[in-house]
Amino acid sequence: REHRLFERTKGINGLEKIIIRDRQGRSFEVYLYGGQVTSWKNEKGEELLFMSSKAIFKPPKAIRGGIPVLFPQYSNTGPLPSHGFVRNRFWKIEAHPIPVPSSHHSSSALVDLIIRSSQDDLKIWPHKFIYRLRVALGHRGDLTLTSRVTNTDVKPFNFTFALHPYFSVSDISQIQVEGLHGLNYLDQQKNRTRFTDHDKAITFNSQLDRLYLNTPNKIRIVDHKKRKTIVVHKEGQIDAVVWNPWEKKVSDLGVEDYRRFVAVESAAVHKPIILEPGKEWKGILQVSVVPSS
Ligand SMILES: O=P(O)(O)OC[C@H]1O[C@H](O)[C@H](O)[C@@H](O)[C@@H]1O
Repeated sequence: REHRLFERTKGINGLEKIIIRDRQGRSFEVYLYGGQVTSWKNEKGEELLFMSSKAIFKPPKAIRGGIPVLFPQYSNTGPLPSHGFVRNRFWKIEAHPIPVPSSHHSSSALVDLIIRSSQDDLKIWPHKFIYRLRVALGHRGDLTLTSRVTNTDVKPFNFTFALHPYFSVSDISQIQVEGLHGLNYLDQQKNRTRFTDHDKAITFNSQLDRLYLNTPNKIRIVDHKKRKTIVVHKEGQIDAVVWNPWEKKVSDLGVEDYRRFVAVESAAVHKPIILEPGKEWKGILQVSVVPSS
């Protein structure tokens, strides 16, 4: 049976999605709604991202799972709706993208998406922009999201940003997040009060919602039960968010769903990005899964 490497098809509720496969049987899916990756599978067909059992695939609701794009505002840090608005917009496929400069990923299993500020967007955020998102499957099955934002306006603008992957884990109480030891973070459950993390690794036994500042490029999620480590590599985004809601009520999340995911986000929040007219900002998130003991 022939496996199409690029497929554009209808997903849940008729929303359009793109499926990209490679010859090793790995794949990912992206919905044009939100420009949102909703699935990423390894060569064994195992799903590496989490999708809520109660996810609502109905605009204007955001899809609870996969990798939402949060732009031009992270969370409630400004006047816009929480997490900005591109996760609630329809993106397009960019047929002939301008080449990604100095791209070190010579992958062909990829898709280029694009969104431009609409007239309605300009009413709530008066800055013309183009956001280009390339999603690519690498030779070792890693997934890379390259974001490029261009200021197409005549004046500078500021934005905050995050990519919000919901990583699938065996059991939230069996994992730890490494790489943030000794760093300062803003506790988002305590009005963004600043603390220093003195723990060697983050473990989870209640709700946790932290914005880590000045973080290294690599963060690891060690899943002891699965004997796998998810490696989160980021460029151009100095902050990182770690979130799990635990038993806090989230309407589009199943009761036990919190046990099966952790969100580790690449973010640019504490110091907003300033973009001059005609200039482009670029950020990369690369995720991979490696064996661990
Ligand atoms: O419910 P949402 O708007 O999708 O936000 C979901 C979560 O996103 C981030 O991880 C924030 O740190 C959390 O404070 C927030 O609850």
